[in-house]
Amino acid sequence: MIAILGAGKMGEALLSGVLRAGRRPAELMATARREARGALLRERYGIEIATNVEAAATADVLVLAVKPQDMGVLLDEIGGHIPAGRLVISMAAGITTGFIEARLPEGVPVVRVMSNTPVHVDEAMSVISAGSHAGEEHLKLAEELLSPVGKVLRIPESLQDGATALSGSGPAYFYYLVEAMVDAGILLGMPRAAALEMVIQSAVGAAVMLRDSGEHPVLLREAVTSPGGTTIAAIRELEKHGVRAAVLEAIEAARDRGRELAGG
Ligand SMILES: NC(=O)C1=CN([C@@H]2O[C@H](COP(=O)(O)OP(=O)(O)OC[C@H]3O[C@@H](n4cnc5c(N)ncnc54)[C@H](O)[C@@H]3O)[C@@H](O)[C@H]2O)C=CC1
Ligand SMILES: O=C(O)[C@@H]1CCC=N1
Repeated sequence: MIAILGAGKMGEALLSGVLRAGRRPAELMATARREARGALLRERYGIEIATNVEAAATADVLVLAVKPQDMGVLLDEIGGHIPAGRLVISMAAGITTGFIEARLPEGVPVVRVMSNTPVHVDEAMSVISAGSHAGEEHLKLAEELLSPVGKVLRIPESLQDGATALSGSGPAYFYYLVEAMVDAGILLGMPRAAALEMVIQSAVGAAVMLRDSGEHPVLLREAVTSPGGTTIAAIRELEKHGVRAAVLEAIEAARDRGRELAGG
């Protein structure tokens, strides 16, 4: 039995992905803070809705999907109710396995995951790290759970705040760039719908080439950048405005914010 504690946006996305991948509703349960939310999940997916304590006592795998600031309260609630041999998987940004282990009975294996919203379309990037009591079998269980909804990569926990900044928040940066490019289309007199279609298809095409060609991004960009042409005129402006440095600093700021969340 897999229980998703705090089935909000990410928890529900994982839940529906796992069901799409062929698990039966009887293998899943979820908890929700609001009764109406629980009722909706029960109706939508046919799964059992339980209290946090019931889920902790029953499930083999507990997926903690609450916001980082709600994690302490949740762990205090379930800490005394987790039988030996259960696996705890945390999806929360910034929360370390050490923070979780300190609030659970000695020896409970914990795996930390940073996923991202493309979990909705089975294209998530999930990055996992083992806590001090989690071994190969626990990482394998986490991979089994997450691989139906996208790629899974193992990294040392010291890089998790960086992964949160890079791939956890990553989709937001691409959406931001899409918004800006659509605005550019408007500036050039395009109808909004046409600009949106052009930018989205360019993004999809670029993403598929990046993923499937095996070519380095620099080579792919150079193939678009003709001598004396249009692309280099745009690149000069991006360089003039320090866009590369802005990206480096933005992602570093996200990493630092993740560290603050862990402390606060
Ligand atoms: N939204 C995103 O892009 C990403 C979010 N995350 C992480 O995933 C986690 C969940 O984020 P979202 O799904 O966006 O948040 P959310 O707010 O949609 O979901 C959290 C849910 O937990 C419920 N909850 C809070 N305390 C509870 C308790 N004690 N018992 C039962 N339910 C409780 C809330 O009512 C809410 O429905 C966060 O820790 C976040 O850091 C990770 C990667 C990406
Ligand atoms: O912004 C946040 O805190 C969450 C974590 C990763 C993506 N969104």
